[in-house]
Amino acid sequence: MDNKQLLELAEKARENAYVPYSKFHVGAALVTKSGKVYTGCNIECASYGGTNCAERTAIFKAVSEGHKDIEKIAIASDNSEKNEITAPCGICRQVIGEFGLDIKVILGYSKGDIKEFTIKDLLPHSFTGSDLK
Ligand SMILES: O=c1ccn([C@H]2C[C@H](O)[C@@H](CO)O2)c(=O)[nH]1
Ligand SMILES: [Zn+2]
Repeated sequence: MDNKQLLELAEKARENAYVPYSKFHVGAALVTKSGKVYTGCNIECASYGGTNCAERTAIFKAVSEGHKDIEKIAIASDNSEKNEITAPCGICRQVIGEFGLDIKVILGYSKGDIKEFTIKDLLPHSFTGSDLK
């Protein structure tokens, strides 16, 4: 699974976004080290704090099926067609980092520019489980 293919899956997942409040559609797609693919969209709630981002939807689907060996995650939004990146929010950065600081984060547009970061790049000096030991 290359970065362009993973972004295409994120762009497709975005179509399922449930966004009556923000109207901002986001999709995410991840692949595990063993090649399993999970997608997610953002799901909003009238009690706004109940909203779940696309990235966390995909991660929670993967982990809840026993696949936490995430290799990379791609993110697409309504801004993708404008060739603009949508970077994960702080909560999602922390959740991505929970499963490995070397996880790659793929941002951009499948028909445009594609950028690759590690979650360590996006969340430097992070608080981790080892701080609790
Ligand atoms: O990386 C992001 C940024 C925002 N959102 C969602 C949350 C909310 O539904 C909407 C506006 O913030 O976009 C995501 O899903 N992922
Ligand atoms: Zn988020």
